[in-house]
Amino acid sequence: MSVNRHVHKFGGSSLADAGCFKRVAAIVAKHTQAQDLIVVSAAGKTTNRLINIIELAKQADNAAADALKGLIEFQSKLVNELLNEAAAKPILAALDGEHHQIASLLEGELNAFTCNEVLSFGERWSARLLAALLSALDCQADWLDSRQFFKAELSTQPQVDVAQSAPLLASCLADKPACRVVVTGFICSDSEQRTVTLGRNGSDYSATELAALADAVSTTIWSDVAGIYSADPRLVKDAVLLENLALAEAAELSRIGTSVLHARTLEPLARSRQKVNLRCSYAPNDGQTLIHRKGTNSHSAKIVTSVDNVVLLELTFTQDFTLNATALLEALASHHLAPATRHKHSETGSLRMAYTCELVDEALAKIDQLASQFHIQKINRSEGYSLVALVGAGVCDNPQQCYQFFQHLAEQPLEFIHSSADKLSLCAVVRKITLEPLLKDLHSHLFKQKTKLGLVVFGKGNIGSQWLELFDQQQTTLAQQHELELSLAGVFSSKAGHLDFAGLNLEQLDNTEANTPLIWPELFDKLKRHPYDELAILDITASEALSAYYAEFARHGFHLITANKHAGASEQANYTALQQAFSDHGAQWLSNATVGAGLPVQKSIQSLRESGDEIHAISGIFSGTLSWLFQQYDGTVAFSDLLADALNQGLTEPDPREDLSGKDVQRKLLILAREAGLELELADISLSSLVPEHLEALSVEQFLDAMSELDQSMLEAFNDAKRQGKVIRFLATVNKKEEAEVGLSAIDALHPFANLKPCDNVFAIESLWYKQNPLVIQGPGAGREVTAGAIQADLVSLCKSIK
Ligand SMILES: NC(=O)C1=CN([C@@H]2O[C@H](COP(=O)(O)OP(=O)(O)OC[C@H]3O[C@@H](n4cnc5c(N)ncnc54)[C@H](OP(=O)(O)O)[C@@H]3O)[C@@H](O)[C@H]2O)C=CC1
Ligand SMILES: N[C@@H](CC=O)C(=O)O
Repeated sequence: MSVNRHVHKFGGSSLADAGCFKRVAAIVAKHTQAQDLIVVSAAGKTTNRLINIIELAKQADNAAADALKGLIEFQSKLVNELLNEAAAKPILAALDGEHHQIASLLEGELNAFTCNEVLSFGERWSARLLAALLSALDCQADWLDSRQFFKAELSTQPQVDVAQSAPLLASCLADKPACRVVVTGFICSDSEQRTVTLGRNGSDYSATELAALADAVSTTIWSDVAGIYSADPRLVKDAVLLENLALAEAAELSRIGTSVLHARTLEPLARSRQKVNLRCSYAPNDGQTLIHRKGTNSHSAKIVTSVDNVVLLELTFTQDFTLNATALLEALASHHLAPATRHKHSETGSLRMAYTCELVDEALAKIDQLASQFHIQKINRSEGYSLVALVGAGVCDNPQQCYQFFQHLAEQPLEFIHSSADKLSLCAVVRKITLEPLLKDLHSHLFKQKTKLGLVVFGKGNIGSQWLELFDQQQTTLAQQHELELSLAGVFSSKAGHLDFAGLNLEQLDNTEANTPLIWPELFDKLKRHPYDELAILDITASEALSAYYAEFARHGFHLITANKHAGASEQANYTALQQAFSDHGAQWLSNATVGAGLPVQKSIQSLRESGDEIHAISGIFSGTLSWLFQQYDGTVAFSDLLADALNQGLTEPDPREDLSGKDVQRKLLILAREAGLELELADISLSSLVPEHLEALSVEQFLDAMSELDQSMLEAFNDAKRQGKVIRFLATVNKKEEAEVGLSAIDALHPFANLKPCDNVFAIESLWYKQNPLVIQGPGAGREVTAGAIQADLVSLCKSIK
């Protein structure tokens, strides 16, 4: 029966000290199961220390013994820090024996095999110690010396012999059926059982090779970074972790010489079923990059990258330039020595090839060998170049990205640009420069991240539900127009609501139970953990209690869009402090819907004042409800019947006495007066209410039952005015002397305020510039559609300003 094994690999930096070993053991315990294979490198700098010891021994330097003693002490300390006395004892005894063993190896002939044998202790110590630590933590583990099954012959880049190694591995694993197996990375043996190392980046390669041999489902390479980013995050702070990368793209990154993954590591993927995950052992929850073997439909770069210290080899040929240059490139590729990028210049008959400094000597040696076969006349080597590349399937077919790349590179000391044959990369070679600004600039032009804006709505009544529908229709267009990611994150009524940072839609709101109680200040703890770049609160309630939290919204940097008039009409000191708080925290407070619904009243006053005008007076009819009532009331239909109509149309406040009492108009007048630069309090605006005192004390429901009690007084007021050839209208007025009043007036039947459409508001603005003939703004001043539209207009203006 086939086993769904996984391979996990931990590099030396993940095992640098006892704390790191414990972290790795915790990861293994959490992320692996019995029969999984754990590949380890030598702890911390152990391999470098062993190399140093070998060098000292080669020079017969006595310091070799001390260096070895120091290394054994480091390993013993790890054992003592990680294991209890009983578990440590056999390992310390073995270390003691190995100390002598290495010393005698160093005293003997130091050839490639004995040196490799000395080096192999690094991985063996790590594997043995991690297995013991895991077992001590009740996570049964054994360890395995990979020289028992990995077979490879000594060469510059030894390759594992799959045919020989596979059966050997199978029999090794058959001995360890029920535990995790910690396997040494980097080392293998030849046909004579001598130690061979797998060379540069050999541990990652041994992990993917082991996964291929064991038919594992995945290999996870744990290191000190979470995976592959859209750019080097040390240079480009906006770089983002890529969750997925196609194998071809990862291989291209390796091929051009970036240090992310070595090309050899990826080779076994092509002949096995495994996927490769890259994760960070220091922060396992910080995400990962999955390298998969599926093709990709992308037509754009995913990564902007660079390689420093590039060497250029320039070759000229004695004959058949095109033919020989092409054949040479093919020959180099077959020896894994293809250049990172190259440029064929037919006119001069020269081939320029860019190599990383790690590969150039090997490549040069091979070119020397092939020189006569391909009629190479001259090889010129020059140093001091860098390579800048865009990598991603289809990048070469993306005209915008290609254009951006060429534009940016044109300003640099450019040698050449080449697009890879498989369209996976666009590479430029430049004379050595400080790459950071170029990379940042390229990254921000190519991968500008969309700003994420989350919205949390309070109030889904009459206006709120209308706005939710409007938002539902316009969300996609709005996000596209402003290049934003726009999410509806929360919708609350007075007691509870839905909160989901993954985003909500109307269907969820209608068909699922509220998941979050509305309890302040606890809700702040949730809201302040939002994942967006910006969060906007939409207050579509009439709640004074909610408006008391505006300062906190500002303090958290939340933007505010409000239809609620309470804060705008609160005490001057509070109003000023709020404005200051929003401005101090870079947040916006938008309240277009509070006066005149969608009419651009506040905006016009702001614009006049910003342009240098001075507001002298504002007057008019500011209540849609009262406009609706008095434009139509002629004494034939009861006043209370018309009021019921206004209520049904969503014109009135939740409590219609707010309209009838003039309080709602009083608030609007105060909001406008402040917009005009006046400092007033509500109490400074004289008010004559239409609601008799005895009806004020009732609940909303009781008032609705009793509202016919208004009919008689309204009829009298209407008839009184009629007798004088006048009509009754509910007016508001304020002037720069800060005289302000709202109330019912009898005005001439021909007065412009007397002849509006029912529900229309009218605002007459007198100013320095509009002295004799006021600026008049007129139109529907209440109602679901226009008010939802006013809120949406504020949202659009917010989107414009933050994108
Ligand atoms: N009607 C119009 O034409 C205009 C209205 N406006 C303003 O729009 C606002 C909303 O009016 P409207 O939709 O008619 O009112 P509704 O009474 O129809 O809806 C109010 C909503 O707010 C919720 N709510 C009440 N208190 C709180 C609270 N403390 N926290 C969270 N949610 C709360 C209510 O929840 P629950 O159902 O649980 O009570 C309800 O969902 C008002 O401020 C009004 O002045 C502005 C311009 C024009
Ligand atoms: N009830 C208000 C609604 C708008 O603010 C009105 O009638 O004007």
